[in-house]
Amino acid sequence: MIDVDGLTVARGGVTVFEDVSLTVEEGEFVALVGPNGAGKTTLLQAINGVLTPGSGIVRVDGRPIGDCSARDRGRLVATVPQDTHVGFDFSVEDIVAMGRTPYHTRFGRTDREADNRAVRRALERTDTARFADRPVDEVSGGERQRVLLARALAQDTPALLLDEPTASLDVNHQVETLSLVSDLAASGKAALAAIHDLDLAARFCDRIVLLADGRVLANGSPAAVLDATSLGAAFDADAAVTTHPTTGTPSVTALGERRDRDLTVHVVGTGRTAARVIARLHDAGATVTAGPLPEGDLAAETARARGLETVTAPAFGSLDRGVRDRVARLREEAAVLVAADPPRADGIAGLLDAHIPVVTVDGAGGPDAGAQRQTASARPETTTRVASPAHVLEAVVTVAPERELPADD
Ligand SMILES: Nc1ncnc2c1ncn2[C@@H]1O[C@H](COP(=O)(O)OP(=O)(O)OP(=O)(O)O)[C@@H](O)[C@H]1O
Repeated sequence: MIDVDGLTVARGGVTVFEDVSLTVEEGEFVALVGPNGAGKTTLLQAINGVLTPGSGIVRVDGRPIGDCSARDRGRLVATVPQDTHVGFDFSVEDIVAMGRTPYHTRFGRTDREADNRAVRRALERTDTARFADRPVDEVSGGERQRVLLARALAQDTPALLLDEPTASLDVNHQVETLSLVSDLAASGKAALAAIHDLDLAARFCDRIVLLADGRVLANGSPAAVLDATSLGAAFDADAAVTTHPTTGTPSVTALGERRDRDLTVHVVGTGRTAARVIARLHDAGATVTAGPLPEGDLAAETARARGLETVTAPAFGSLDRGVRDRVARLREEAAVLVAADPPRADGIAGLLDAHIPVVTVDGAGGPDAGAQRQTASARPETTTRVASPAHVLEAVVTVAPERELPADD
């Protein structure tokens, strides 16, 4: 078990993080995520004893790392470093065999057979046995990364630290490597990996620790940590979190830095057109509210993933009073109403009867004649029609009341 308690580390006279505490239990695979420079590598180096903390303590299997000899540390913690450059001309097998060094005495190897077994097994599990005889500086960056994982496995430690273990791997080996680490954890190791790919972290790790602004910002299950608000705070950028259709785990799409506009838009509609309208306006910095959207609809999922205020209602059936009141309130707070591919039979005319400009957006199948008619008859003098979500921002900015800021695209 890895136990980090109240750790503060400074580098070059600058505090990288302060009072960081976390644990990784035996059998757990935990991801350490956070923006560049948050201190993930620094934390891993403080755990394996390469860096001495200003204050706080790290224990592995109950033993304070700071008090251990280099040999004892090597029997407790194995590290796969971020920099895979190996400065000497050894074979792959020689490098992996170096993982056995903590078990050797001054007088040489004590159990040659155990060493050979550990090295062979590590080569096989990492799919590196095929090129075990090749010089390590003649294998690819991704292959070298797996060689260093093999070296860490040969070390046979209760704790395994990995710094960006998938950075140079192709998609297949990314999945293979993280599955292997997950299996190693399941067999009793405590594994902690700095990972930039949040989708992979969510898919393979039991828990995620989010490090940002010099502290642990969140620590919990992938679903609990990867929410739009925490990610926005940590990475200074908007992110949308959805459920990945194949893995069923959280999936994060970074949306970049948003520049807020003084513009509130309410969107009503369904499907892909409404989803694209919501995304386009939100990306452009508008405050977007939406509804009524059919529950489970793509537009509802897009709005939810972005943390937007949204009213949903069953796909079939009339809108109840509560829904209508909430929609009316959102519509009143908006400067512009956008009707994107609105359903014909849903009686949206009442919703469109707003005392604000209306923009209608045609769906993928072209103009929806019924909806166009309803919209036009609701507020003919203030309705603008656009043929695609790509043009919605332009239209909204053009019809928005005077406090609108100028459009930039
Ligand atoms: N050798 C060093 N000397 C002084 N400062 C350093 C050193 N290495 C890193 N730092 C600083 O410590 C801070 C944390 O760096 P660290 O590499 O731990 O972050 P990280 O979260 O691993 O970043 P990345 O995601 O880019 O790998 C940064 O501000 C960095 O500039």
